[in-house]
Amino acid sequence: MNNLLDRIYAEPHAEVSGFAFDDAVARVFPDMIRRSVPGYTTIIPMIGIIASQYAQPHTELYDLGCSLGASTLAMRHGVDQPGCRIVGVDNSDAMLERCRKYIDADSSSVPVDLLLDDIRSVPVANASVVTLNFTLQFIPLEDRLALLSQIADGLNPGGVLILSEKLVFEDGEQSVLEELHYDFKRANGYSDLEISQKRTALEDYLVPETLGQHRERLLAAGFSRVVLWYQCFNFCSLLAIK
Ligand SMILES: Nc1ncnc2c1ncn2[C@@H]1O[C@H](C[S@+](CC[C@H]([NH3+])C(=O)[O-])CC(=O)[O-])[C@@H](O)[C@H]1O
Ligand SMILES: O=C(O)C(=O)Cc1ccccc1
Repeated sequence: MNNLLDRIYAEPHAEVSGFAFDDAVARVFPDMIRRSVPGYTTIIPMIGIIASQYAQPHTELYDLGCSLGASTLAMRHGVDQPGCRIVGVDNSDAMLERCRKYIDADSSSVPVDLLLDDIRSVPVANASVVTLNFTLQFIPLEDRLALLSQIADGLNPGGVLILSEKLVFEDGEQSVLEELHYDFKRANGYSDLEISQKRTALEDYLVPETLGQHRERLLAAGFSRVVLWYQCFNFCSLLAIK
């Protein structure tokens, strides 16, 4: 992984434009996500552990919104079943181009196909593990149920979706957990200006929901059980079992 520092919102912007997964973000992404998402550095290796338990022989594992391939690589090293293939999908050219380099430089022989595409139009079939690691939050609300239903339909019995998301909470809890998230960012070297400009840039693009909304929709999409396996402040990861 590269070690370029995220300074995207360090200087004052006359007007903060909307966040985009462009070249500037892709270049600093490992630093940005590690310093911005509490628990990210724990969640990635655990995706490897979960993939190793749930991968079924001769099936597909999907990483939807794969960015630079951190979860793809964790799954690639976790699976020890024969005949597995991993499909990584992202619609950012800047991300996928760099992802390809990381995958090519990695020594595992588990096949990986990378697709530059919208995750809403990629068919999921014969799947045992699907990962949406902080990606569903960027999909328009009205498209989320259809996407999750398509994933549930493409999973084999006993297959799982790993769904990691930023959450919102009811009144009292929201401000407590949001402040702790900002403290986490400050402790990682972000200034109040950086925190506030990025918050503006993400408004209307990263749309978080409550844990209850996620649970209900996953059940409506066809999953039989939803397990909260990780939470740190206002970020969580769920295991949805078909
Ligand atoms: N409709 C879409 N179709 C395809 N890709 C999309 C779409 N919308 C957004 N993306 C992609 O989803 C990714 C979200 S980042 C995932 C981190 C990664 N999972 C990780 O484990 O490191 C999370 C974050 O930055 O908070 C970006 O690469 C987008 O281009
Ligand atoms: O930075 C934030 O406030 C976030 O919610 C997480 C994030 C991390 C990387 C890109 C976009 C959002």
